[in-house]
Amino acid sequence: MTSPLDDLERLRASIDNMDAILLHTLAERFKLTQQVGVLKAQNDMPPADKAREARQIERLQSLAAESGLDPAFAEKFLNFIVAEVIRHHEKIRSSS
Ligand SMILES: O=C(O)C(=O)C[C@]1(C(=O)O)C=C[C@@H](O)C=C1
Repeated sequence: MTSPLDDLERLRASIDNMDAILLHTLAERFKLTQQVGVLKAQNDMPPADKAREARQIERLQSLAAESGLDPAFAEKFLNFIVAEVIRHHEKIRSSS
């Protein structure tokens, strides 16, 4: 029989793996948005696109509901990431 501490360790090891997946996935997403930032700066396009964000939020909220996640969390999560992306876009724009 495993002890509660063994169970905790096993669960934490899996959580650490998931955190690594999330971080690597985010790093790949930022590589793509970096390219979008360059494209936007080169073509004098605004860093933010609120219409695109609204479509993304709607899509993620529906995916969240299907997956048993809180749609409000999905919206907060996307807004958090997009805010960082827009910061990157603005930095690229001001340095080019
Ligand atoms: O799709 C774009 O236009 C982007 O700049 C990427 C992105 C995103 O991170 O998904 C970021 C900022 C925009 O407001 C919308 C979406």
